[in-house]
Amino acid sequence: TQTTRPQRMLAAVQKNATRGDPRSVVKAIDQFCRQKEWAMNVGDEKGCILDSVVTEVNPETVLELGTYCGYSTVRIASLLPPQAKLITLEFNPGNAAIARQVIAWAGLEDKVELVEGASGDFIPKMKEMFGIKTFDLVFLDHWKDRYLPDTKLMEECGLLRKGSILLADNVICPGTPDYLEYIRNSPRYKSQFFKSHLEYTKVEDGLEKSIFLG
Ligand SMILES: O=C(NCCCCCn1ccc2cnccc21)c1cc(-c2ccc(F)cc2)cc(O)c1O
Ligand SMILES: [Mg+2]
Repeated sequence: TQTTRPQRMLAAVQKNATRGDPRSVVKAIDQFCRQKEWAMNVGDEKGCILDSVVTEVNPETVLELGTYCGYSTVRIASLLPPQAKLITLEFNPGNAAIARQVIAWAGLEDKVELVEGASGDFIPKMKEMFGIKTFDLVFLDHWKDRYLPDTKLMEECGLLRKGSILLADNVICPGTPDYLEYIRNSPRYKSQFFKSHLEYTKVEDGLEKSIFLG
């Protein structure tokens, strides 16, 4: 029976990457997506911007909305300090199953808590489920029409503190117009756009980095 693209991506990781070596996992996925099949990982160009933001913030607590196959999860987790925690949320059980194996291949399972479900349901439960007070960094990479409602939900649930950083993928392609409008005009955020390209293509895209001012 026919395999799925995430399954073929995992096979490429297990074939070409070294167990316990996150960089080789990232490289294997990027090679697969460039040479074999496009997939919606943040990719290497935007991934370098993601890496620089993670390194700059040096977060203790990270929330990733949209795990997919775990590519950005591995990039982020590989840069975290020892006791830091990354909680990543994935809606699609098939993708979550693949992501768990990609994260394990990279040897990062101790830093990552993968949760299956919808952001609207889980964001209000984060504190009680994981004993998280606030997130130092949130990477938004899930349904593009959920970026705005979920940002408002995180504000309401007190999950953001003065200085928390939101980093949003795909603000140009596929685009998140209502989120950009809100975050760029709100006095409670200071935003910066990082121009880039849609993963593995020449199509314009970018990341929006926003600091919550409290
Ligand atoms: O759709 C994208 N990502 C979201 C996938 C579904 C997320 C589901 N999900 C996960 C957690 C979660 C929690 N709560 C609710 C829902 C949740 C995406 C698409 C493109 C893209 C595609 C085609 C094209 F022609 C151009 C661009 C590129 C990207 O980089 C993307 O990220
Ligand atoms: Mg994306």
